[in-house]
Amino acid sequence: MKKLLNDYHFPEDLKSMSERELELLTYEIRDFLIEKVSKTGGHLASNLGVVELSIALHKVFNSPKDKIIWDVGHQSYVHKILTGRAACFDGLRCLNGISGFPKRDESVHDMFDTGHSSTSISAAMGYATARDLSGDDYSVISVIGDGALTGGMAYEALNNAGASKSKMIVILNDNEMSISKNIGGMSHHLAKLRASQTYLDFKKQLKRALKGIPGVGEGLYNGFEHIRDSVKYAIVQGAIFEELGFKYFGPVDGHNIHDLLEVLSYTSLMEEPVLIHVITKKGKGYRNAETNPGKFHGISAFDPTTGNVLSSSDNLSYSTIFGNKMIQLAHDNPKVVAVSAAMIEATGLGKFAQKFPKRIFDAGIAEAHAVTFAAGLAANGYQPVVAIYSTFLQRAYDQIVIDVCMQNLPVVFTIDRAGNVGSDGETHHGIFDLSYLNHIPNLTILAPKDGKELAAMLEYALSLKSPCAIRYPKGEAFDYPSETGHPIDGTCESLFTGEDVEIFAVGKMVSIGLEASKKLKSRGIDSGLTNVRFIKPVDRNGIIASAKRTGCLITLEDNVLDGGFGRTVSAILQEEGFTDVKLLSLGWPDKFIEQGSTEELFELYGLDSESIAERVCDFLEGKA
Ligand SMILES: Cc1ncc(C[n+]2csc(CCOP(=O)(O)OP(=O)(O)O)c2C)c(N)n1
Ligand SMILES: CC(=O)[C@@H](O)[C@H](O)COP(=O)(O)O
Ligand SMILES: [Mg+2]
Repeated sequence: MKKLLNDYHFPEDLKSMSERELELLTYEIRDFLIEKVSKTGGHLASNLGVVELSIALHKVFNSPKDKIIWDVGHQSYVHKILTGRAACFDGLRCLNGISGFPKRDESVHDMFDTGHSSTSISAAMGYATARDLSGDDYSVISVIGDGALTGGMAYEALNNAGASKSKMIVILNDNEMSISKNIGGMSHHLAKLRASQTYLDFKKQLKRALKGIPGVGEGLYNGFEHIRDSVKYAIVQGAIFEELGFKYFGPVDGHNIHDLLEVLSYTSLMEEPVLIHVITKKGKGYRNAETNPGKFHGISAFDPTTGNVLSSSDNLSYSTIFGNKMIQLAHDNPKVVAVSAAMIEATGLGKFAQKFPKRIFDAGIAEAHAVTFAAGLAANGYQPVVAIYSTFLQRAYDQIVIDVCMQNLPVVFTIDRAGNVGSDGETHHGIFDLSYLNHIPNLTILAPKDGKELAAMLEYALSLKSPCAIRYPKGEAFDYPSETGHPIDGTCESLFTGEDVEIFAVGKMVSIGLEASKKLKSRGIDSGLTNVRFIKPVDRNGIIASAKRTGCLITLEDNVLDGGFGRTVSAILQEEGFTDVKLLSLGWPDKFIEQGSTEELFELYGLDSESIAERVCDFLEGKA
């Protein structure tokens, strides 16, 4: 590590550092970020963009007394470096290492756990209200990106906080980017604000002009803040934030430490809601990231010189297979359209967007709206496919229930990143979807064992006249070693039978179950393997037949056990009076699962093939 990062104690020592030293620090921090993230992977571009802003925040405010709340939190690395965690960066996003997101358990400087977008203004308002109720006095600051500002919660909070008149600062970090280019009416509004004369330039000009008037200039300048209100519309042309009750300051150059310090120092004294519009460049200071901020938004380990990702594979991911199949289906059926919530590329719809620009709809970071928007499309004759990560679809539970399923509309949900996602950790694991969908009437829920089956299931889902969800995991698609040729017809798929036990595996767990079955064989246990396929409606007859044949069922799912497939099987056995059939259900326990590589986590929780084989043996021996 270099000098400033080594020799200073942050955040305390920032207070005595000169602006020149702070500027030198920005270079060290950028080098540090590139070096560390190139090894562990992580959210690089967003962090490179907030180096000056994070330094200025910690220089002006006194964390943890003053509360800084990061929206999404993927841009909190610099904050972590400046709050005593630089030495922990080798373990960033690793098992037992520091998180890539703010964690209250990790540091007193992390005020609110995040990972899901658009919550920071609500949380900040809660902090500010609690402060006021307790009669305390400190600042509460929310830092929210222009992408996160496309999320509905942010508007609900602005509406509420602006009217509350409570002292708080919202910093809008506008880099014109979500993961991809930002979209929507608000982003157009921000573009207009960006094009307006900057607040600080304006202030400097005003100062110069007024001081030039002999005798009255100084006094007039001192009264500047009083006239700010009367001239603000000339500067910002009706910034929507002012209408909602926030004092708007901006646009401010987010890479100019001097300007940032000035605007933060001034607004820290204000006793009302303030919004500071800061302009930054995503990827700032690292050419590879500046020119391709989407790639460096969230990247795995890479070569810092070339920017090339270190481990790449020729095998297709589930997302790519989904995107390719969508292109084929859209060619054949003009009613097929795609809906995304700010994740077109990541969900595999990039090529589809190029081929069918009029049939792809990016709702912004607005999962609830995306789902009801799709319901409207379906009610009016279209066949929308809504591609959203499992964890983010949690945002749209009520919309799935009332707007889609209650009306029995043919919306297809393609649920990417279902199950264990690895290093993004507890906010991002998609381990709840089977539980939050299983009980919804009219909904069909499918999980493919491999990439080919995902494509076939998508075709099947679009042939239905009712809602359907297909869940599949992050990463490279599995390819089942033999052709099974079993049609997708509402039944589960027996892959091979065994005398002693029958393993019912959901989705990704088929590949792990296959390995476990081989390991069981070497321990003298003959197991069959069934690909569940239909989680709902479940193939009751298939389960009963296996129960009768073997008298022992094992269920495997990459979902929490509560409300999952294993519980469905348990209910069926009970309802059918199979009290002597043995059932072992394996899945995630009733807790939030930490970060780590996907393999490490499967192993840690006994869900890798070796552990499964061992647990089945113990179960058969009556040990578990
Ligand atoms: C509810 C939810 N949906 C989607 C995401 C995925 N996501 C993470 S960061 C991001 C873009 C955020 O853009 P912005 O707030 O402008 O931050 P920037 O990366 O530009 O600094 C998205 C879509 C998320 N974290 N939460
Ligand atoms: C911060 C965030 O929510 C996303 O950037 C997420 O980390 C993306 O995950 P994938 O890498 O699985 O697309
Ligand atoms: Mg942005």
